[in-house]
Amino acid sequence: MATRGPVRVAVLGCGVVGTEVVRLLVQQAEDLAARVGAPLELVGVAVRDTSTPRGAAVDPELLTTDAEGLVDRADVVVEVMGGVEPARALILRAIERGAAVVTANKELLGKDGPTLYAAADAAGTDLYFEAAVAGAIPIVRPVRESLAGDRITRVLGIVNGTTNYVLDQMATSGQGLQEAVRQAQELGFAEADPTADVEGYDAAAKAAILASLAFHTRVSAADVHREGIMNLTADDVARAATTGHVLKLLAIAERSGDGVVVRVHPALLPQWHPLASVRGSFNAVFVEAEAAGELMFYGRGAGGTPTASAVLGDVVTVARNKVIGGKGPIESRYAELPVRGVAEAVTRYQVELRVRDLPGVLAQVWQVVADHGVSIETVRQSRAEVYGDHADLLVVTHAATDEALSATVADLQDLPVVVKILSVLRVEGV
Ligand SMILES: NC(=O)c1ccc[n+]([C@@H]2O[C@H](COP(=O)([O-])OP(=O)(O)OC[C@H]3O[C@@H](n4cnc5c(N)ncnc54)[C@H](O)[C@@H]3O)[C@@H](O)[C@H]2O)c1
Ligand SMILES: N[C@@H](CCO)C(=O)O
Ligand code: NA
Repeated sequence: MATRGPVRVAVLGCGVVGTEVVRLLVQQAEDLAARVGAPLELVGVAVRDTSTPRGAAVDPELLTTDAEGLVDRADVVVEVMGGVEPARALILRAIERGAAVVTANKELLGKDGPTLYAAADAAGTDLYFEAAVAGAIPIVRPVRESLAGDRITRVLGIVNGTTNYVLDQMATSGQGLQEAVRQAQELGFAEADPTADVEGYDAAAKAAILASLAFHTRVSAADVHREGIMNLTADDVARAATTGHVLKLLAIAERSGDGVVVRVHPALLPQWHPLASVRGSFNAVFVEAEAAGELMFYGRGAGGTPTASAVLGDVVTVARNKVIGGKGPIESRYAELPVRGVAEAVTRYQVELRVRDLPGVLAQVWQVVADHGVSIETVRQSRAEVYGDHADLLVVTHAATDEALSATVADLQDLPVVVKILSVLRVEGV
C-alpha cells in the first residue's frame, strides 16, 4: 500500500486518448496506488477550451488552459495533446524541472526524439513512450528492455491501423482505394484528413522509433524511406491473392551490411506469414533476434482506451520510480550504425509487364534482368485479355538490392517489346 505522499500527475490534452487516461486514472485509483506504492493525484488536465464537454469521468474543476503552470505542479506529466509544438516545449519544461514524462506522441519523437532523450538523460528523469508505437501493444518495452541482451536483426511491423483496415477492406470486398478510405472515415478508422496515415508518415515515425531502440542508433523519421498506399489499385490487391500473397503497408527496420535500412512501403507478404493474418485495424510487430528467434506482438494499435492502457502502464512505472528512487533506461545509441538509403535494402520484386507476344520476348526480358545480376525466381505468362497480340508476364525475382531491382525495372521499361509495366511491388517476409 501507499508508503509516501501522492505522486502528482498532470495530463496535457483531453481528446480521444487523454479522456480515457483521465477516466482510468480516476476509476482505478486504488489499484494504481497499490501498484505504485503511493496514490496518483491528478492535479490537472490542460485543454484549449475549458467549456468543451469532456464526459462524466473528467472533473471540470481540473481543467485548465495554463499548460505551463500545470506542468510546474506535477511529478509526472502525461503528454497526449499531439503535434510538435507546444508539446515539445512543455515536455522539455517538465524534464528540466525533474518531472517524469509519458508521451504517446510519435510525430514528435520521430522528428526530434534525441533532443528529448538527451534532456531526460541530463536531468536524470524518465521519458516513457509505449503508446507512441502500436498503441496498446507492448513493443517499446520489449525491444528496449526484454531484448536488451539479444541482437535484433530485423523488425517488420504493421504499425498503422488505418492503412491495414483499408487494404484489408479492398482485399475482402474488392473495393477501390478511394472507396475503402471513405468507408474507413465513416467508421472512424481514418481521420477526415488521412494524409499522415495513407502517405506513410505515421508508420515512418513509428519505424524510426523502433529502429532506434532495436539497433541502438539514432534514426529519425527523415531517415526512413517512405511510400504510402495511394498508388495501389484494386487489381494489385486482387493479384496478390492469386499468387498466394496479401498486400500490407509494412514498416521494416533491418541490419544491412554494417548499417541499417529503415523503410515504409506497401509489400506483398506470403499468406503463411504470421503478419498476413493481421486483419482490419489491428497492428502487429514481428521481431527477429539472433538468440530469441522470431517473436510477434499483436493487438490494438489505436483507440482511446487501448492507447490509454499503454500510457497508464508507463505512468505506473515512472511513478513507482519516483517512489523508490529508481530510473528507467536512458537512450541507447552507442552502436551508431550508419543509416543507409533504400537502394541498399535487399528485397525481392514482383513485376507485372505487358509485352508483345512474339518469339524471343521472354529471352529479352530474361537478359535485361540478368544484366543487372538479378535472378528470376518465377515467371507466369498469361494472355492479355484486352490486347489480342499481347501477353502479361508476372516476374518474381530472387533477392537483390533495391538499387539493382529498380534499375532492372527502368531498363525493362525501355525494351521495345515491353508495352507497359503494369505494377511493381516488393515481396517481403521470405
Ligand atoms: N488516438 C489514437 O488511437 C492514438 C494512438 C496512439 C497514439 N496517439 C497519440 O496520442 C496523442 C493524442 O491523440 P488523440 O487521438 O487523443 O488526439 P485528439 O486530437 O483527440 O486529442 C488531442 C487533444 O489535445 C488538445 N490540445 C492540442 N493542443 C493543445 C494545447 N496547446 N493545449 C491544450 N490542449 C491541447 C486538443 O484540443 C485535443 O482535445 C497524439 O500524439 C497521437 O499521435 C493516439
Ligand atoms: N492513426 C494511427 C493511430 C495512431 O497511431 C493508425 O491508424 O494506426
Ligand atoms: Na505500444
